[in-house]
Amino acid sequence: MADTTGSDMKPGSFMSEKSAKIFVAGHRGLVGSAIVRKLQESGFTNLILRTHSELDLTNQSDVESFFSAEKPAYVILAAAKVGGIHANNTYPADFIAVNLQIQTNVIHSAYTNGVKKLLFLGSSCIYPKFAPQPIPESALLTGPLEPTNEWYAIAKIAGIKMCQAYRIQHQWDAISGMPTNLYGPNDNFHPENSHVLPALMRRFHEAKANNAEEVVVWGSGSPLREFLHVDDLADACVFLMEKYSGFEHVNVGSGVEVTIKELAELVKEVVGFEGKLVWDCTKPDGTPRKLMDSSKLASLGWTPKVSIRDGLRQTYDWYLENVVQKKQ
Ligand SMILES: NC(=O)C1=CN([C@@H]2O[C@H](COP(=O)(O)OP(=O)(O)OC[C@H]3O[C@@H](n4cnc5c(N)ncnc54)[C@H](OP(=O)(O)O)[C@@H]3O)[C@@H](O)[C@H]2O)C=CC1
Ligand SMILES: C[C@H]1O[C@H](OP(=O)(O)OP(=O)(O)OC[C@H]2O[C@@H](n3cnc4c(=O)[nH]c(N)nc43)[C@H](O)[C@@H]2O)[C@@H](O)[C@@H](O)C1=O
Repeated sequence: MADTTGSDMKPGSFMSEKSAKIFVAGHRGLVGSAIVRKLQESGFTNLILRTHSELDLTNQSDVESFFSAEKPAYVILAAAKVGGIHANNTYPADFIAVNLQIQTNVIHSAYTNGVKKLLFLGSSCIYPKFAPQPIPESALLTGPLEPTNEWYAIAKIAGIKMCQAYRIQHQWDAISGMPTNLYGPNDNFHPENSHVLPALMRRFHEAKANNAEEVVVWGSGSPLREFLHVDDLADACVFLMEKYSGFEHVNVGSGVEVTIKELAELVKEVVGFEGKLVWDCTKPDGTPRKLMDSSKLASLGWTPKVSIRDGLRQTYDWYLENVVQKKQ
């Protein structure tokens, strides 16, 4: 009979299966590439990787054929339609439809093709706009969402619920991690569609290179955001694959929050821009604060390592080497 309690399972032995086939979906993105680095450093030798053009995860029959041919043992789902506040606000249909398609295809095909365990990644935007701070996992579905990203959030909430439903009905080990705002190598540095940290890094860099006097920053500067380096997130993902087989999603944060004004000052300092900041208050602030309560993950034994200052310096070095120098 189906387990209708959704109770926790015993974690398996992920770390001891170094030659198991692992499909990392979205392996060229910010998160997927960090997960690949972490798995390779940890000695995993059989990673299955497909670019978007090799396998479009929104195509149900292609995803089904891929899983039935490859039969991976584990799946980490880091492929999604992702963007900052402007992209989410401008392309709501893409954010809800593409994400629902990718996650539905991958989760269902993984289950039907005998995958042992799947990790789904959501985001801190799943929580209500005015959730208690720091936000515990139990705040899910307790209030209205932030309007600038509710379409993406609804897709991510559906992903969590799909993992839980397959766990209840099929006793299948699908777990969900909810990362806070991330940054690091292979981030998206698009001027409008990216997240705040890479957007500001690029804008300050270009302003410095062009001897500009000022840089425009969106909103009021007062919203608070919690940032986690993507190497810490990748470490947490591998940790969850090894140690966690619970029903509830797990928050993954750094516990450290800064205002957007403080972030802008920090990025300005790291980049070495000496002009002034101008605030464009016609742009949305989004949710006022979203600090996650990551005590559940801490109680399992995981803590982040990278400070925001070190992470920013490392990311700027990466940007100079991999984006700026490659353009020259
Ligand atoms: N970045 C952040 O701050 C946060 C991210 N997350 C979550 O982490 C996960 C990864 O995000 P992130 O790495 O930042 O995103 P990126 O945009 O950097 O990477 C997404 C990856 O998914 C791939 N992809 C997108 N659409 C398709 C498709 N139809 N078929 C196949 N591959 C596809 C992309 O390939 P291509 O580029 O070729 O299209 C890319 O490799 C997402 O689930 C996101 O919600 C959660 C919290 C914060
Ligand atoms: C990870 C998370 O990311 C998104 O939510 P967000 O945290 O609001 O994202 P953001 O990084 O784009 O903005 C953070 C703050 O920063 C301000 N801001 C200033 N200047 C720029 C700027 O130049 N670009 C951007 N993007 N923001 C700027 C901006 O106005 C806002 O107040 C969701 O899409 C959601 O889906 C999600 O999961």
